[in-house]
Amino acid sequence: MSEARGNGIPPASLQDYELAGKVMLLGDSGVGKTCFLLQFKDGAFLSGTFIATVGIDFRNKVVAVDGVKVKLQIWDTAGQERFRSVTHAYYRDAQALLLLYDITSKMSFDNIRAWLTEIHEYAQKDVVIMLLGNKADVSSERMVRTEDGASLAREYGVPFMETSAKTGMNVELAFLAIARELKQRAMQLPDEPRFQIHDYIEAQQKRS
Ligand SMILES: Nc1nc2c(ncn2[C@@H]2O[C@H](COP(=O)(O)OP(=O)(O)OP(=O)(O)O)[C@@H](O)[C@H]2O)c(=O)[nH]1
Repeated sequence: MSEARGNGIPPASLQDYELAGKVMLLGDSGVGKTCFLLQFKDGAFLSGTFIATVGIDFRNKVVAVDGVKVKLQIWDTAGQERFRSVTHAYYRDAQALLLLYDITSKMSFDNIRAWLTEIHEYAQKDVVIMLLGNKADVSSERMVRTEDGASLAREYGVPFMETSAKTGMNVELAFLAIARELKQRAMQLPDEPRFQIHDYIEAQQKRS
């Protein structure tokens, strides 16, 4: 295919999406960010040895929202403290942040407040934030109650779900809710009721 422009970006007519948005995965090391992304992108789960992300990496996936193709560029960040200064530089460009903790790790949950402080410092004011309690499949090792996740999310006014990158529970829903919010922000019609991400998640969870 010949490029119409010299900058490597195909003209709009050749792009296979109508809207694009940047999403970042954040949270302590080991909470499951890489697995969460791979489950969404490839429908696969990497069990076994944990290989910590070094720096930052991204994957694209196009999803359809009411017939509109939304390209999500999803950035997987390293949770380890030593990479923080690298990842801070990427916050400003992000339209949405998925903030994960591990329901089997109280510490990863306790650190969520510090993550939210960092987000407020480095991200855009109107960034979409979602709190996710991952590894919900390992209920025998649960250290964080669902109510505690929900009440922290309420305190900060962000939507919340428990998820599993292993079984796929709520993984797609989290990204679809983000895509829907981004589409609504970009294409809201004047007389259309405002999309409520909290209500959407609640309704979809009830349905499933
Ligand atoms: N049971 C279960 N294990 C999970 C789940 N998600 C991730 N894991 C496991 O948790 C470990 C860490 O997962 P990663 O996805 O690499 O964690 P991360 O948050 O990307 O870690 P960093 O790259 O260091 O920030 C791996 O051994 C995974 O197999 C889940 O939903 N359920």
